[in-house]
Amino acid sequence: MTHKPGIVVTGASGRMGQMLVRIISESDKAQLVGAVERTGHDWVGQDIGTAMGARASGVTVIDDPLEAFAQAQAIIDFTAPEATLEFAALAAQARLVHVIGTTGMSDAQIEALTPAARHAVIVRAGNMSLGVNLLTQLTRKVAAALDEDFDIEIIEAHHHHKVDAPSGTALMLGEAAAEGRGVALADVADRRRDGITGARERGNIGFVAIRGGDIVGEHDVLFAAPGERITLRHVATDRGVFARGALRAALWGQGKPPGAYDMVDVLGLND
Ligand SMILES: NC(=O)C1=CN([C@@H]2O[C@H](COP(=O)(O)OP(=O)(O)OC[C@H]3O[C@@H](n4cnc5c(N)ncnc54)[C@H](O)[C@@H]3O)[C@@H](O)[C@H]2O)C=CC1
Ligand SMILES: O=C(O)C1=N[C@H](C(=O)O)C[C@H](O)C1
Repeated sequence: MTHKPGIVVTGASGRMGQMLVRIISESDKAQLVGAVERTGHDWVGQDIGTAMGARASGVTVIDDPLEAFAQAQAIIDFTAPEATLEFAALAAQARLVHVIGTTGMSDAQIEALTPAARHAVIVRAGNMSLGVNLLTQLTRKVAAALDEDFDIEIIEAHHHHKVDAPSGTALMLGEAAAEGRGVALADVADRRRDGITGARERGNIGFVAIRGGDIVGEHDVLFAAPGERITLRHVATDRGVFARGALRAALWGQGKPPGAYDMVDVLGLND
C-alpha cells in the first residue's frame, strides 16, 4: 500500500478551510489528519465533517497546532498573517511542508518566514490557481513588450468579507507587470486615489479594489494607451481551484529540499 501524506488544515472552519477539508477528503493521494481552529471557536472539540454538516470524518477540530502537526507531513494554511507566522515556526520545527495561501502579509511578515524556510519547504502564493499563475506569466510578457504609453491598472473584485486590499493576487500581478517593465513595484505602485489626486503619473501601476456580495475572485490587468486598450482577465467562480492548487503544492513539496517556493515552481511554469 502506498503511503498517503497526512495533511492538517488550519483555519478549518473558514471559507477556504472547509473547501480544503472537502477536497482532501475526496483525494486518493492524501489524507486529512488534522483540523485546527483558533482558541474559543465553536467548532473546537467537534468532528470537522459533522461541524461542516457532512458525515463524521474521524478528525476532531483542535486549537493546539503543535499537537495536530505531530501527525502530519504537510499543513495547508489559509488563515491570517499572525497565525501563519506562528504556524511557520512550528512547521519548521517538525520539518513539514507548509503551504501558505494567507494574504495581507506585510513585507516584514514575509521576511520573517525566511528562518522557517531554512528548515522546511514553504510554498506561498497569493493565488493557488493554475489560471492566475499563467496570467502572471502573460502579464510579465505583455508589460515587457509595451512601453509606458500603456498605463497599467490592476482591478480586482472580491466578496464583502475580504479584509485585505489590494488582494494577494493583484499584488502578484503588479509584481509581474513591474518585472516586465524592469522596475520595482514599490517605486511605481499607486494604491490610494481619493480627492484631487492630480493626473495619473506616467509609468505608475495602479490598483483598484471592488468589494461586494459573494464574488469569489476576479482580476483584470488593463493596459491602456491613447487609441487602444488590452485587458487580461481571470475569473474564479469556485474556491475549489485554490484548494486543488494548494493540495497539489503540499504533495509536490514532499521530499523537496527546504526553501521558499511558489506556485510557478509547483506548476513548472518557469520560462
Ligand atoms: N492564495 C490563494 O489562492 C487564496 C488565498 N486566500 C486567503 O486565505 C485567507 C483566508 O481566506 P478565507 O478562508 O476566505 O477567510 P475566513 O475568514 O473564512 O477563514 C479564515 C479562518 O482562519 C481562522 N483562524 C484565524 N486565526 C487563527 C489561528 N490563530 N489559529 C487557527 N485558525 C485561525 C479563522 O477562525 C477562520 O476560520 C485570506 O488571507 C485570503 O485572502 C483565499 C482564497 C484563495
Ligand atoms: O480572500 C479571498 O477570497 C481571495 N484571496 C486571494 C487574494 O487575496 O488574491 C485569492 C483569491 O482571489 C480569493
